[in-house]
Amino acid sequence: MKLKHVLTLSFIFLSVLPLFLALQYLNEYTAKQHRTQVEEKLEALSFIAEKRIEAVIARIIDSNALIASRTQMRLSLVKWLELRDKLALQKVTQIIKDAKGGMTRLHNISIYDTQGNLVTSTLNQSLPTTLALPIKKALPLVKLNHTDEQLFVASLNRLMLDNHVIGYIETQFYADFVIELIQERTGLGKSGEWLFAVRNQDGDALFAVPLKYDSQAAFKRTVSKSNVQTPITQALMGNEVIMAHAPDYTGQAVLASTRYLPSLDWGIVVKMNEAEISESIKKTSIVIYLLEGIILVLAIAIGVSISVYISNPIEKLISHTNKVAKGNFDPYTNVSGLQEVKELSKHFNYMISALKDLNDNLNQKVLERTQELNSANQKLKELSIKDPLTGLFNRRHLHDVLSHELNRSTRYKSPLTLCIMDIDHFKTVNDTWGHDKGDEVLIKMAKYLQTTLRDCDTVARIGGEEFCIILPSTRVSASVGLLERIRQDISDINFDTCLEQFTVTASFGVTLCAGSKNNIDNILKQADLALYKAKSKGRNRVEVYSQSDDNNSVNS
Ligand SMILES: Nc1nc2c(ncn2[C@@H]2O[C@H](COP(=O)(O)OP(=O)(O)OP(=O)(O)O)[C@@H](O)[C@H]2O)c(=O)[nH]1
Repeated sequence: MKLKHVLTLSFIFLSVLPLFLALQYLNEYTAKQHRTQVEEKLEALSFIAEKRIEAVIARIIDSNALIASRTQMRLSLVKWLELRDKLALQKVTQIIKDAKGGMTRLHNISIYDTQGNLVTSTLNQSLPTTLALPIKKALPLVKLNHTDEQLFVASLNRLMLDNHVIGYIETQFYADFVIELIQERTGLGKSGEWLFAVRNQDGDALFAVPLKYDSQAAFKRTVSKSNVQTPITQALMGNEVIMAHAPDYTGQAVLASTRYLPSLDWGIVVKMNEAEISESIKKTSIVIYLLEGIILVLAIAIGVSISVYISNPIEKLISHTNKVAKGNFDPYTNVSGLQEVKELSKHFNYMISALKDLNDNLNQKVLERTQELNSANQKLKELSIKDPLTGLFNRRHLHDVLSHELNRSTRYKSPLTLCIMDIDHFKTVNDTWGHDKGDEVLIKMAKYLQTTLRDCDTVARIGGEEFCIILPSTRVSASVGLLERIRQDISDINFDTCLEQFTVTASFGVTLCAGSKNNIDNILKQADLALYKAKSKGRNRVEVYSQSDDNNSVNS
């Protein structure tokens, strides 16, 4: 596995994976938080609403009590009830009208006698009107009243004089605060709604305000008390709770906060549709998923970049190492990346330079050794084929050359002659002028033969003072002519000594290398016989081999 792949995978496992899991957790946590926030908001709103209603009701009760406390009114009422004094009745009416004028949002004040018959009111109602006196319920009593257009809060209380009940007083205030409350839907989204219910004669929840999904619901629409799953029923049961996925009056699943006002026996619910909350959570989730995706892509991109940043210079170094291994000692110039890689590159270049020097030295030494070896081989070869004194070919090499020339002569059917030349009385030269002078004669003779013969001719020293000459493409007659000239030239060469000059002569035995017997030994033997003939005939002559020489040799 490559370094960059290891680094990328490590980065993903150590960084991207935990990041991914953290973001997943964040997503779940955010969804939970969002839901908790909605729950807390609903709870807070319902709590505030409860407190506001309680405060307003307390004010209404106080106002009622304030009017009821008017002594003149109570005395005039007694006077009217006992004496039917019309002036007293007018006085009562005037007092409550004055009281109404001094209070805002007050709709009507009604005074009843102890049997519940209407005595007077601030409105011009047709008399008599009776009041269903609350027998079981404690006073003061607060309840919701309504007309087709208006909603009122009515507060009923006793009128007391000298510890005796002399009648009842009922004040009716406009219930605007309730309407304002249900219309205030800030923070409740599109589906958010307030529910406000009282209990009807059967104990069922009777909605007292128009509903969002039913504008005609006020004092008409009910929810059965047996339907305990619905938030409004729970509210009237006195349970102040948060209900999740509860069915509302339309059957939709809602998140609701319930409140109960025990003094009034009212239920309040503030709710939002679960579908809207889920939608909102989903939107947040999409944003987080999007963010998650961007972060992951960025993290992977950064991981890959870092991996490449670290591994690339190392891969380039490896590639350069391969070049060095193949003998390219160029310095590594692509120095980039981390400080460590730069350091490595620097030392790598030192190493290349050292290797190059080492390699150069080695090559130089190999070259020198090869040259020495070649030169030694050349010398060996020359030693193996040449005569060390004269530099001419030796007898062994003569055999090779003669074999080659014989083949060529046979193939091309060209004449080939061979001659053995022997210096006459050479022993005398040695004896007279010394061995060194003898050597000098041999060397000079060799040089002469080399220069006078053709390049295609071969001359070899085959014995002490004996030379062999191979003359390719040369007939015997032409050879004899040539050898006569050589014989003459040799006899003309002067050799100097400290005392005098001397000359030498040579005898030549010639033979044609042809016929069925033309193997090397025979040819040499024939030339030898011819030479012998020349020596026998007085030396300093050229003699050609003839078959009769064989007989002479046998006889001698
Ligand atoms: N200086 C010198 N003398 C050599 C060398 N090789 C052989 N000789 C001598 O050559 C002489 C040959 O003598 P012989 O074989 O008697 O022949 P020759 O004296 O030339 O007499 P013929 O050949 O009959 O004319 C000997 O004295 C050898 O010692 C050599 O390399 N250097």
